Amino acid sequence: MPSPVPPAIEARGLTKHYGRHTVVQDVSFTLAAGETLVLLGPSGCGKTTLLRMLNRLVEPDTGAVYIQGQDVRSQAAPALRRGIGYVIQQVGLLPHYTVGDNIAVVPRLLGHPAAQVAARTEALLARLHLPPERYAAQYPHQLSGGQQQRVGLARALAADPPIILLDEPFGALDPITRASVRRDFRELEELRRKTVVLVTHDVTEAFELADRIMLLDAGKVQQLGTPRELLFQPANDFVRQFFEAEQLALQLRTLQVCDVMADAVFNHESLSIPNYKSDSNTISPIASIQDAIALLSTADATVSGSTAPALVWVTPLPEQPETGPVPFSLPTLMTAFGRTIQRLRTS
Ligand SMILES: Nc1ncnc2c1ncn2[C@@H]1O[C@H](COP(=O)(O)OP(=O)(O)OP(=O)(O)O)[C@@H](O)[C@H]1O
Repeated sequence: MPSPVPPAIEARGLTKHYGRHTVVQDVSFTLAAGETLVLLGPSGCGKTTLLRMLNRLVEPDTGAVYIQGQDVRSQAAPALRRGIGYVIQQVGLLPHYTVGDNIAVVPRLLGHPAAQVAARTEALLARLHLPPERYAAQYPHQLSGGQQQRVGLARALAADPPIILLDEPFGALDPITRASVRRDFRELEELRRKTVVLVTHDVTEAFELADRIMLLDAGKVQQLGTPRELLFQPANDFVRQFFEAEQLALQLRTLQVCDVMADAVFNHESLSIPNYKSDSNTISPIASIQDAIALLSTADATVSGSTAPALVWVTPLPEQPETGPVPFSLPTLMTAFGRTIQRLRTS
């Protein structure tokens, strides 16, 4: 029998004290290859300390970390770190190196061929919207904060490590730049294949990027689960209260149209439903409720002379092609959403 694939990262009983303070307390988790885990929690709860234990920038007092099944203490810390991408809020680019040289540092240390390093550097800059012919020869101080953060990301990806650790990578940016760097980050195809651990205290960011979220308070795990589990099955009052202020926005972003279909009552549309046409507004069943509302708010009631409300047509799930597109108006969608929330809260 083939031996089972070890997890990309496994933390067992990690504990760290500073003086009399226990800043990380008995934290364990297992991450499969390709998963994104977000460490979330209030300032000082131990997120950065926990992240830095994964690449041995901090040594735990007790507990152990295994990367691809291997105890991290069995490798020299510098060699371990060269194999794990690391991005921090302060970026930490080398000021006297050009952008291109900053990105090439780790692959050169690892002895990658020069031509390969140059091609990789150019490709990463282009993918992160920094045309290499303009930016590769510039120095970090000539770039904006958002551009520097993109270079930091390119540097972490340069040697194509299977694991990337990110500590508040968008934290120093203004809200607009932050949203745009985050979008580039989300759309980077190669990140989807990587195992990512990301620290943030921004709830929206956590929900946007995480496969699973670990919510910490005072060094202890309050809940580890999918965004949906934390939102609809909070483990305790801390978890419930942590998301309370942004609850509606998170629900609109987390629930998909297919989640509310079963709770829909179609009497609003029954007044007069036009036939589905190829140029009708359509939306995927896995789109978020937020995206469906955005589309409905711009959709016209195009049926002249009728009392029909504006509609979007939800395309069928691949496993149910026979159902055909289903029309949704805003009132129907919102009523279904409300019912679904009630159902999930009581289930
Ligand atoms: N080297 C250190 N020496 C002493 N105390 C430390 C050290 N590093 C961190 N701490 C303390 O450990 C606690 C956790 O710090 P940590 O930076 O891990 O929290 P965090 O959740 O990342 O916070 P933030 O979101 O504000 O960055 C804090 O109380 C901090 O003061």
